[in-house]
Amino acid sequence: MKHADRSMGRVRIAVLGKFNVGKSALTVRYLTRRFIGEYRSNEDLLYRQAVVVSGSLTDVEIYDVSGETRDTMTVEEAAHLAADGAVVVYSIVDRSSFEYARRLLGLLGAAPGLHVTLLANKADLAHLREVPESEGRALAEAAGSPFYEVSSAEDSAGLYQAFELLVAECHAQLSSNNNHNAANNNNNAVVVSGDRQQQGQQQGQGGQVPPRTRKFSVTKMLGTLIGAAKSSSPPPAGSTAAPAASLQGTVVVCHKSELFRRGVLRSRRHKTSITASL
Ligand SMILES: Nc1nc2c(ncn2[C@@H]2O[C@H](COP(=O)(O)OP(=O)(O)OP(=O)(O)O)[C@@H](O)[C@H]2O)c(=O)[nH]1
Repeated sequence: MKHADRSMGRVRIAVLGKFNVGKSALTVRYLTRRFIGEYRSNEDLLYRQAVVVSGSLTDVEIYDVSGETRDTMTVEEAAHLAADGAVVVYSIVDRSSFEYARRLLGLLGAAPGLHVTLLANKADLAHLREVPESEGRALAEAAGSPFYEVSSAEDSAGLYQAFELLVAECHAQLSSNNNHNAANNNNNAVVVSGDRQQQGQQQGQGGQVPPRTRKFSVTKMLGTLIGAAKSSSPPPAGSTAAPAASLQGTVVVCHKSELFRRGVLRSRRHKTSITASL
């Protein structure tokens, strides 16, 4: 397996949507191939893990935005995410979450270079459905985004495909930006690579901002699961998914002030400065 692409930087994905739609469950399912239905977390979580993209190990950060904390980002702030990609989630049994997703897609559409995927979750609850699949598909088409109806409670191949396609697209974009910057050798490119190199060194020394892990429950449990995923079973039949993780992952609790400090939240006015923050 190639490791070269890991020097390129992290792919950053934000998972957004109304509360209770299953953002955490989806993220955990993708990273661990497991469904954890019984925990409640009202904090924003940042998952860091190496995943396989096109045969190469790539560092991925998935920012799981809690819909319940008073401290959480607003829908407007989501449009200012310095992420490479966003997964917008709604629940097929909650019409209001679909409207929330519509609003999010509208805002994210204004963010240049952001890859966005629309996920309709809780497909296993079809008997309680409030949003027809055709409506979700039409919304995604209008936004120019891929669309998948999935269930994080079940082993949906579409869920893995959705994340993998998004990560692969973001990865390709980062590679292309890096090549472009290297070719032009302009001042911004120097700043970008300098920032990245510095970031890498700081992370190698334990990180500029030490991860704040929770003393109990979700973070510790997920950290254990993500770590355990490297030895977990292969993806389910029908999934094109590679094994969830090849290296140990971490989970970090985030608060808004920390997000600004980390550069997860910032203006997207200049594409090069966004890239520099990753
Ligand atoms: N039946 C079913 N339940 C699900 C599915 N995904 C999540 N849930 C349940 O929905 C509830 C909310 O899931 P979470 O993953 O906490 O949702 P969230 O969007 O992260 O919620 P907030 O942190 O409040 O924003 C939990 O009780 C999950 O067990 C699914 O695909 N099917």
